[in-house]
Amino acid sequence: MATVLVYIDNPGDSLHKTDRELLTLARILGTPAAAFIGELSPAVAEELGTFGVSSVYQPSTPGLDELLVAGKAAFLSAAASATQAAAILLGNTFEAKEIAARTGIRLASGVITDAVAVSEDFQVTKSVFAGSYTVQATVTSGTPIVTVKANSVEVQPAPEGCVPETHTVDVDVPAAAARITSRIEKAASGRPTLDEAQVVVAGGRGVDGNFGPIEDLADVLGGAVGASRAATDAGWIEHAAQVGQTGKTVSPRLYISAGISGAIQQKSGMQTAKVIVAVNKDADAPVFEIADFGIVGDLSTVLPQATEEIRKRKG
Ligand SMILES: Cc1cc2nc3c(=O)[nH]c(=O)nc-3n(C[C@H](O)[C@H](O)[C@H](O)COP(=O)(O)OP(=O)(O)OC[C@H]3O[C@@H](n4cnc5c(N)ncnc54)[C@H](O)[C@@H]3O)c2cc1C
Repeated sequence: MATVLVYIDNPGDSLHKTDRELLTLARILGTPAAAFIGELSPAVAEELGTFGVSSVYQPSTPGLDELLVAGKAAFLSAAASATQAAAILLGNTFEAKEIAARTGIRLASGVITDAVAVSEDFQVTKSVFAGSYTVQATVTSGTPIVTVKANSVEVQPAPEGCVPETHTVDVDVPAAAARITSRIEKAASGRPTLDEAQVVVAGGRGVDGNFGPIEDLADVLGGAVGASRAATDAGWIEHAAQVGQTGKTVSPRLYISAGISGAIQQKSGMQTAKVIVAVNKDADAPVFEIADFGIVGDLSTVLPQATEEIRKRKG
Protein backbone atom coordinates (compact mmCIF):
# COMPACT_ATOMS: atom_id res chain seq x y z
CA MET A 1 0.00 0.00 0.00
CA ALA A 2 1.20 3.51 -0.76
CA THR A 3 2.71 5.60 2.02
CA VAL A 4 0.64 8.50 3.29
CA LEU A 5 2.85 10.92 5.19
CA VAL A 6 1.41 12.86 8.12
CA TYR A 7 3.16 16.02 9.28
CA ILE A 8 3.38 16.16 13.08
CA ASP A 9 4.82 19.23 14.77
CA ASN A 10 5.99 19.12 18.38
CA PRO A 11 3.16 17.24 20.05
CA GLY A 12 4.93 17.20 23.44
CA ASP A 13 4.04 14.24 25.66
CA SER A 14 0.93 13.18 23.78
CA LEU A 15 -0.35 13.48 20.20
CA HIS A 16 -2.86 16.25 19.56
CA LYS A 17 -6.37 15.25 18.56
CA THR A 18 -5.74 16.59 15.05
CA ASP A 19 -2.64 14.39 14.75
CA ARG A 20 -4.73 11.34 15.69
CA GLU A 21 -7.38 12.30 13.14
CA LEU A 22 -4.78 12.69 10.38
CA LEU A 23 -3.15 9.36 11.29
CA THR A 24 -6.55 7.64 11.18
CA LEU A 25 -7.20 9.15 7.75
CA ALA A 26 -3.71 8.17 6.53
CA ARG A 27 -4.39 4.57 7.55
CA ILE A 28 -7.69 4.57 5.66
CA LEU A 29 -5.90 5.90 2.55
CA GLY A 30 -2.71 3.82 2.73
CA THR A 31 0.20 3.05 5.02
CA PRO A 32 0.63 5.84 7.57
CA ALA A 33 4.10 7.31 8.19
CA ALA A 34 5.00 10.38 10.25
CA ALA A 35 7.22 13.33 9.34
CA PHE A 36 7.93 14.35 12.89
CA ILE A 37 9.43 17.56 14.26
CA GLY A 38 10.40 17.87 17.92
CA GLU A 39 11.38 15.51 20.70
CA LEU A 40 9.93 12.03 20.11
CA SER A 41 9.05 10.87 23.62
CA PRO A 42 8.59 7.13 24.30
CA ALA A 43 4.90 7.78 25.05
CA VAL A 44 4.34 9.49 21.68
CA ALA A 45 6.32 6.76 19.85
CA GLU A 46 4.04 4.19 21.45
CA GLU A 47 0.95 6.20 20.54
CA LEU A 48 2.14 6.45 16.91
CA GLY A 49 2.44 2.67 16.93
CA THR A 50 -1.18 2.31 18.00
CA PHE A 51 -2.17 4.18 14.82
CA GLY A 52 -0.18 1.74 12.69
CA VAL A 53 2.79 4.06 12.07
CA SER A 54 5.77 1.82 11.48
CA SER A 55 8.13 4.56 10.23
CA VAL A 56 8.81 7.94 11.79
CA TYR A 57 11.01 10.41 9.88
CA GLN A 58 12.90 13.09 11.78
CA PRO A 59 15.12 15.90 10.50
CA SER A 60 18.90 15.52 10.66
CA THR A 61 19.20 19.21 11.54
CA PRO A 62 18.16 20.13 15.07
CA GLY A 63 16.50 23.47 15.80
CA LEU A 64 14.10 23.59 12.85
CA ASP A 65 11.62 25.08 15.31
CA GLU A 66 13.67 28.24 15.36
CA LEU A 67 13.21 28.75 11.61
CA LEU A 68 9.52 29.52 11.29
CA VAL A 69 8.11 27.63 8.34
CA ALA A 70 10.92 27.53 5.76
CA GLY A 71 12.96 24.85 7.55
CA LYS A 72 9.86 22.79 8.28
CA ALA A 73 8.81 22.82 4.62
CA ALA A 74 12.35 21.82 3.62
CA PHE A 75 12.12 18.86 6.01
CA LEU A 76 8.63 17.80 4.93
CA SER A 77 9.57 17.81 1.25
CA ALA A 78 12.77 15.85 1.99
CA ALA A 79 10.73 13.32 4.02
CA ALA A 80 8.17 13.04 1.20
CA SER A 81 10.93 12.29 -1.29
CA ALA A 82 12.59 9.78 1.04
CA THR A 83 9.33 7.89 1.56
CA GLN A 84 8.03 8.33 -1.99
CA ALA A 85 4.81 9.36 -0.32
CA ALA A 86 1.61 9.00 -2.33
CA ALA A 87 0.06 11.86 -0.37
CA ILE A 88 0.90 14.26 2.45
CA LEU A 89 -1.59 15.28 5.15
CA LEU A 90 -1.30 18.26 7.46
CA GLY A 91 -3.59 20.07 9.90
CA ASN A 92 -5.42 23.18 8.78
CA THR A 93 -3.78 25.87 10.93
CA PHE A 94 -2.33 29.01 9.31
CA GLU A 95 1.18 27.64 9.86
CA ALA A 96 0.38 24.19 8.47
CA LYS A 97 -1.18 25.75 5.37
CA GLU A 98 1.95 27.79 4.76
CA ILE A 99 4.16 24.74 5.21
CA ALA A 100 1.89 22.88 2.76
CA ALA A 101 2.21 25.68 0.21
CA ARG A 102 6.00 25.83 0.47
CA THR A 103 6.24 22.05 0.29
CA GLY A 104 4.03 22.14 -2.80
CA ILE A 105 6.47 24.53 -4.49
CA ARG A 106 9.47 22.36 -3.55
CA LEU A 107 7.81 19.18 -4.84
CA ALA A 108 6.03 20.81 -7.80
CA SER A 109 2.85 19.35 -6.33
CA GLY A 110 -0.70 20.54 -5.96
CA VAL A 111 -2.04 21.64 -2.57
CA ILE A 112 -5.65 21.53 -1.36
CA THR A 113 -6.53 23.32 1.88
CA ASP A 114 -9.62 23.25 4.14
CA ALA A 115 -10.49 19.62 3.34
CA VAL A 116 -13.37 18.05 5.26
CA ALA A 117 -13.02 14.60 3.67
CA VAL A 118 -10.54 12.68 1.52
CA SER A 119 -11.61 9.55 -0.36
CA GLU A 120 -9.45 6.54 -1.17
CA ASP A 121 -8.60 7.90 -4.62
CA PHE A 122 -7.47 11.16 -2.93
CA GLN A 123 -10.53 13.08 -4.00
CA VAL A 124 -10.94 15.93 -1.55
CA THR A 125 -14.19 17.49 -0.36
CA LYS A 126 -14.08 21.14 0.65
CA SER A 127 -16.26 24.23 0.65
CA VAL A 128 -15.34 27.21 -1.53
CA PHE A 129 -16.42 30.79 -2.27
CA ALA A 130 -16.99 31.63 1.37
CA GLY A 131 -18.91 28.42 1.94
CA SER A 132 -21.36 28.92 -0.95
CA TYR A 133 -20.42 25.63 -2.65
CA THR A 134 -19.11 22.24 -1.62
CA VAL A 135 -16.76 20.84 -4.26
CA GLN A 136 -14.73 17.72 -4.96
CA ALA A 137 -11.14 18.55 -5.90
CA THR A 138 -8.22 16.40 -7.03
CA VAL A 139 -4.54 17.22 -7.26
CA THR A 140 -3.45 16.66 -10.85
CA SER A 141 0.30 17.22 -10.55
CA GLY A 142 2.85 15.73 -8.18
CA THR A 143 2.05 14.38 -4.72
CA PRO A 144 -1.31 15.50 -3.31
CA ILE A 145 -0.73 17.74 -0.29
CA VAL A 146 -3.90 18.19 1.72
CA THR A 147 -4.61 20.24 4.85
CA VAL A 148 -7.57 18.75 6.72
CA LYS A 149 -9.90 20.62 9.05
CA ALA A 150 -10.03 19.39 12.64
CA ASN A 151 -13.03 17.19 13.57
CA SER A 152 -13.37 15.87 9.99
CA VAL A 153 -12.35 12.31 10.91
CA GLU A 154 -13.47 9.97 13.70
CA VAL A 155 -10.29 8.93 15.54
CA GLN A 156 -9.71 5.18 15.35
CA PRO A 157 -6.51 3.37 16.30
CA ALA A 158 -5.25 0.60 13.99
CA PRO A 159 -6.65 -2.91 14.64
CA GLU A 160 -3.06 -4.01 15.21
CA GLY A 161 -0.43 -1.71 16.62
CA CYS A 162 3.30 -1.77 15.84
CA VAL A 163 6.57 -0.40 17.12
CA PRO A 164 7.71 2.49 14.92
CA GLU A 165 11.23 2.62 13.52
CA THR A 166 12.84 6.05 13.38
CA HIS A 167 14.73 7.31 10.33
CA THR A 168 16.71 10.50 9.86
CA VAL A 169 16.18 12.71 6.83
CA ASP A 170 18.86 15.14 5.64
CA VAL A 171 17.44 18.63 5.42
CA ASP A 172 18.84 21.35 3.23
CA VAL A 173 17.89 24.34 5.38
CA PRO A 174 17.53 27.54 3.34
CA ALA A 175 20.29 29.97 4.39
CA ALA A 176 17.91 32.92 4.25
CA ALA A 177 15.21 31.28 6.41
CA ALA A 178 13.72 33.70 8.92
CA ARG A 179 14.70 32.85 12.49
CA ILE A 180 12.66 33.25 15.71
CA THR A 181 14.54 35.57 18.05
CA SER A 182 12.25 35.50 21.09
CA ARG A 183 9.09 33.76 22.26
CA ILE A 184 6.34 34.88 24.60
CA GLU A 185 4.27 32.00 25.86
CA LYS A 186 0.53 32.63 25.74
CA ALA A 187 -1.26 32.23 29.06
CA ALA A 188 -3.19 28.95 29.07
CA SER A 189 -6.96 29.51 29.10
CA GLY A 190 -7.82 25.95 30.10
CA ARG A 191 -10.12 25.76 27.06
CA PRO A 192 -9.45 23.69 23.94
CA THR A 193 -7.93 25.55 21.00
CA LEU A 194 -10.40 27.07 18.59
CA ASP A 195 -9.01 25.05 15.66
CA GLU A 196 -9.46 21.71 17.42
CA ALA A 197 -12.47 22.24 19.68
CA GLN A 198 -15.46 19.93 19.26
CA VAL A 199 -17.71 22.69 20.58
CA VAL A 200 -17.36 26.39 19.77
CA VAL A 201 -19.53 29.10 21.31
CA ALA A 202 -19.14 32.32 19.36
CA GLY A 203 -20.34 35.83 20.10
CA GLY A 204 -20.81 38.84 17.85
CA ARG A 205 -21.85 42.47 18.07
CA GLY A 206 -24.95 41.32 19.93
CA VAL A 207 -22.92 40.56 23.08
CA ASP A 208 -22.44 44.32 23.38
CA GLY A 209 -19.01 44.01 24.97
CA ASN A 210 -19.87 41.27 27.48
CA PHE A 211 -18.46 37.85 26.56
CA GLY A 212 -19.36 36.47 30.03
CA PRO A 213 -22.44 34.47 28.90
CA ILE A 214 -20.49 33.12 25.89
CA GLU A 215 -17.56 32.03 28.08
CA ASP A 216 -19.82 30.46 30.71
CA LEU A 217 -21.64 28.37 28.10
CA ALA A 218 -18.35 27.41 26.41
CA ASP A 219 -16.93 26.29 29.76
CA VAL A 220 -19.90 24.17 30.77
CA LEU A 221 -19.70 22.44 27.36
CA GLY A 222 -15.90 22.12 27.47
CA GLY A 223 -15.72 24.24 24.33
CA ALA A 224 -13.71 27.10 22.85
CA VAL A 225 -14.79 30.72 22.51
CA GLY A 226 -15.07 32.24 19.05
CA ALA A 227 -16.16 35.63 17.76
CA SER A 228 -17.29 37.58 14.74
CA ARG A 229 -15.11 40.27 13.28
CA ALA A 230 -17.42 42.95 14.67
CA ALA A 231 -16.57 41.70 18.17
CA THR A 232 -12.81 41.41 17.59
CA ASP A 233 -12.69 44.79 15.81
CA ALA A 234 -14.45 46.32 18.81
CA GLY A 235 -11.64 44.95 21.00
CA TRP A 236 -14.04 42.88 23.13
CA ILE A 237 -11.95 39.76 22.54
CA GLU A 238 -8.58 38.96 20.99
CA HIS A 239 -8.26 38.70 17.22
CA ALA A 240 -7.17 35.06 17.53
CA ALA A 241 -10.81 34.23 18.42
CA GLN A 242 -12.15 35.51 15.10
CA VAL A 243 -13.95 32.95 12.98
CA GLY A 244 -14.48 33.57 9.29
CA GLN A 245 -12.92 34.52 6.02
CA THR A 246 -10.19 36.63 7.62
CA GLY A 247 -10.13 34.62 10.84
CA LYS A 248 -10.02 30.93 11.71
CA THR A 249 -11.86 28.23 9.82
CA VAL A 250 -13.46 25.82 12.27
CA SER A 251 -15.40 22.63 11.83
CA PRO A 252 -16.60 21.58 15.28
CA ARG A 253 -19.35 19.11 16.09
CA LEU A 254 -21.38 21.95 17.59
CA TYR A 255 -21.15 25.67 16.79
CA ILE A 256 -23.30 28.00 18.86
CA SER A 257 -23.59 31.41 17.26
CA ALA A 258 -24.92 34.14 19.54
CA GLY A 259 -25.57 37.74 18.56
CA ILE A 260 -24.01 37.18 15.13
CA SER A 261 -25.97 38.15 12.03
CA GLY A 262 -24.40 35.46 9.81
CA ALA A 263 -22.67 37.53 7.13
CA ILE A 264 -21.09 35.47 4.36
CA GLN A 265 -17.58 36.21 5.66
CA GLN A 266 -18.54 34.73 9.07
CA LYS A 267 -20.33 31.75 7.51
CA SER A 268 -17.30 30.81 5.45
CA GLY A 269 -15.40 30.04 8.65
CA MET A 270 -18.00 27.85 10.39
CA GLN A 271 -20.43 26.51 7.80
CA THR A 272 -18.95 22.99 7.87
CA ALA A 273 -19.76 22.59 11.59
CA LYS A 274 -21.84 19.42 12.06
CA VAL A 275 -24.59 21.14 14.07
CA ILE A 276 -25.19 24.90 14.13
CA VAL A 277 -27.31 26.54 16.81
CA ALA A 278 -28.10 30.22 16.36
CA VAL A 279 -29.33 32.63 19.01
CA ASN A 280 -30.39 36.00 17.65
CA LYS A 281 -33.10 38.47 18.61
CA ASP A 282 -33.88 39.18 14.94
CA ALA A 283 -35.94 36.34 13.41
CA ASP A 284 -34.82 37.44 9.93
CA ALA A 285 -31.08 37.24 10.66
CA PRO A 286 -29.31 35.36 7.81
CA VAL A 287 -27.65 33.02 10.32
CA PHE A 288 -30.98 31.18 10.66
CA GLU A 289 -30.68 30.08 7.00
CA ILE A 290 -27.81 27.75 7.90
CA ALA A 291 -28.75 26.94 11.49
CA ASP A 292 -29.95 23.45 12.42
CA PHE A 293 -31.60 24.90 15.52
CA GLY A 294 -32.57 28.52 15.97
CA ILE A 295 -33.64 30.47 19.03
CA VAL A 296 -35.12 33.93 18.53
CA GLY A 297 -34.32 35.76 21.72
CA ASP A 298 -31.94 37.92 23.68
CA LEU A 299 -28.65 36.10 24.22
CA SER A 300 -28.21 37.61 27.66
CA THR A 301 -31.31 35.64 28.75
CA VAL A 302 -31.08 32.55 26.53
CA LEU A 303 -27.41 31.67 27.13
CA PRO A 304 -27.43 31.79 30.96
CA GLN A 305 -30.59 29.61 30.96
CA ALA A 306 -28.88 27.07 28.71
CA THR A 307 -25.74 27.12 30.86
CA GLU A 308 -27.76 26.64 34.03
CA GLU A 309 -29.76 23.75 32.56
CA ILE A 310 -26.66 21.97 31.24
CA ARG A 311 -24.95 22.42 34.60
CA LYS A 312 -27.99 20.94 36.36
CA ARG A 313 -28.14 17.94 34.01
CA LYS A 314 -24.42 17.32 34.40
CA GLY A 315 -25.04 17.17 38.14
C1 LIG B 1 -13.07 41.29 3.40
C2 LIG B 1 -13.91 41.04 4.62
C3 LIG B 1 -13.55 40.03 5.48
C4 LIG B 1 -14.32 39.76 6.61
N1 LIG B 1 -13.97 38.73 7.44
C5 LIG B 1 -14.78 38.41 8.46
C6 LIG B 1 -14.49 37.30 9.31
O1 LIG B 1 -13.48 36.62 9.16
N2 LIG B 1 -15.36 37.00 10.30
C7 LIG B 1 -16.51 37.74 10.53
O2 LIG B 1 -17.25 37.40 11.45
N3 LIG B 1 -16.78 38.80 9.77
C8 LIG B 1 -15.94 39.16 8.75
N4 LIG B 1 -16.23 40.26 8.01
C9 LIG B 1 -17.31 41.16 8.48
C10 LIG B 1 -18.70 40.68 8.11
O3 LIG B 1 -19.05 41.16 6.84
C11 LIG B 1 -19.73 41.24 9.12
O4 LIG B 1 -19.62 42.64 9.16
C12 LIG B 1 -19.53 40.70 10.54
O5 LIG B 1 -19.46 39.30 10.53
C13 LIG B 1 -20.68 41.16 11.41
O6 LIG B 1 -20.49 40.73 12.71
P1 LIG B 1 -21.75 40.47 13.65
O7 LIG B 1 -22.65 39.47 13.00
O8 LIG B 1 -21.24 40.20 15.01
O9 LIG B 1 -22.42 41.92 13.69
P2 LIG B 1 -23.78 42.42 13.06
O10 LIG B 1 -23.85 42.15 11.61
O11 LIG B 1 -23.95 43.83 13.51
O12 LIG B 1 -24.88 41.50 13.74
C14 LIG B 1 -25.16 41.51 15.10
C15 LIG B 1 -26.33 40.57 15.29
O13 LIG B 1 -26.58 40.45 16.69
C16 LIG B 1 -27.99 40.42 16.88
N5 LIG B 1 -28.20 40.87 18.25
C17 LIG B 1 -28.01 42.11 18.75
N6 LIG B 1 -28.23 42.11 20.06
C18 LIG B 1 -28.60 40.85 20.41
C19 LIG B 1 -28.94 40.23 21.62
N7 LIG B 1 -28.97 40.89 22.79
N8 LIG B 1 -29.27 38.91 21.61
C20 LIG B 1 -29.26 38.20 20.44
N9 LIG B 1 -28.93 38.75 19.26
C21 LIG B 1 -28.58 40.06 19.24
C22 LIG B 1 -28.55 41.33 15.81
O14 LIG B 1 -29.91 40.99 15.53
C23 LIG B 1 -27.62 41.04 14.64
O15 LIG B 1 -28.13 39.99 13.82
C24 LIG B 1 -15.46 40.55 6.88
C25 LIG B 1 -15.82 41.57 6.00
C26 LIG B 1 -15.06 41.81 4.88
C27 LIG B 1 -15.47 42.91 3.95
